[in-house]
Amino acid sequence: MPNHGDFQFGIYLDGLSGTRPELPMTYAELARRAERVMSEQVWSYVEGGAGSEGTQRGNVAAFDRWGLVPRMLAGAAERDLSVELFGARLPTPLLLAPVGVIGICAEDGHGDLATARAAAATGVPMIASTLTQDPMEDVAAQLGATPGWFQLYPPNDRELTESFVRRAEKAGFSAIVVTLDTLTLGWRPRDLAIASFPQLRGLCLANYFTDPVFRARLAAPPEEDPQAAAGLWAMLFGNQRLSWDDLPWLRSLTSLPLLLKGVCHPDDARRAVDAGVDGIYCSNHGGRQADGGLPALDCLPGVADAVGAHVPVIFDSGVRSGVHVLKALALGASAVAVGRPYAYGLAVGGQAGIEHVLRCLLAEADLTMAIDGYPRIADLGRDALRPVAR
Ligand SMILES: Cc1cc2nc3c(=O)[nH]c(=O)nc-3n(C[C@H](O)[C@H](O)[C@H](O)COP(=O)(O)O)c2cc1C
Ligand SMILES: O=C(O)C(=O)c1ccccc1
Repeated sequence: MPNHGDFQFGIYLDGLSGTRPELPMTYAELARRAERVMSEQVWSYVEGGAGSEGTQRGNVAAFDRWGLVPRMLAGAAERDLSVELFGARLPTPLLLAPVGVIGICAEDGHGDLATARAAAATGVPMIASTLTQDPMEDVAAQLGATPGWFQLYPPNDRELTESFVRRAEKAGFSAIVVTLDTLTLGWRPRDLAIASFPQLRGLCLANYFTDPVFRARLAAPPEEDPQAAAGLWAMLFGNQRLSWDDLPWLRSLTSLPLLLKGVCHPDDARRAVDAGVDGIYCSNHGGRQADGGLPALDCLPGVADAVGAHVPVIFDSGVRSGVHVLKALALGASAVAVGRPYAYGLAVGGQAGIEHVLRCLLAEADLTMAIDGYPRIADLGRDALRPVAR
């Protein structure tokens, strides 16, 4: 099997005949190109964060405070980037984070399907958002042999929540991720300045509009009165009263692995595991929800230590490179999810753009493992990192 890093040699060889890669090779260039092709509203929504966007910048900057320690002659000629999660061996430690507007990041409005196809092509699992342009059943149908997880925003309506979980199970998703950091929408000055919130225009609400429980709550079907349907969505979305007391009920809804997303405090992680949750997803939502927060990376070691090695910890927020992936793994993540990078890959190059972003992340991670002498993910422990002196 070729190593992921071998991808670079093809690019250099093409260069001998004057061909350069069409797709960007850096995150900065990817974002620049995405801004050019996306509408003002979608760009603002995807790129923007909460408040001053300090948490968002801090998420990325936090990675630079750690340095990998290279080891020589460590037998890293072949690297194994696979990880095991909930009994399944995954080819890489990457996941596609749930991105609620991924559908409209694609030119044709079917970005959820393109993402699922990229997952099918790469073996990188997709975590499908509750907020998709195409219903979850259609998304799942594109995943091929690659696992898909369903991300649940539990509406403040138990019957509807139950219907979503039932549908996700039936569609073939193999885990449920309940997001807890977005029980109400954060303060997002960019979107406020242009008075734009895509879901209120009826976008990305396919799971609601196709749901029998949701439809039963409407006087007219969404096809006839989309405004009223979007209004009902807004009424049902916020769920600030959700509490630890609801966790046994959430747990009872499925026998699939259940993960809680947005957990950053060790006590919350422990409490979740004590309540029967199978995995913790450490994230601050890419800095989109609360400004003034700790970088998510700084929360990761505490969360990982609190739950122990037998409970998978997924990490996201600020991952922009293959090296970032390795640092998160070394700080205790079992697997690492990417958000904005693949949304921009999709905007710039469709399904192939997502695959390109994943290929670049994996190539850099793989080559760094080769050069620094860490042949397997399991070799990347805390002692692979040192704090950078300031
Ligand atoms: C445009 C956008 C939409 C998102 N929608 C969801 C969502 O529907 N559900 C969810 O749990 N997280 C959502 N997230 C958060 C991501 O899952 C992830 O936590 C975040 O993007 C990680 O930060 P990063 O983009 O800086 O890598 C969204 C993120 C973005 C950028
Ligand atoms: O924008 C988001 O990050 C997100 O996940 C979301 C989805 C619906 C309502 C509010 C926020």
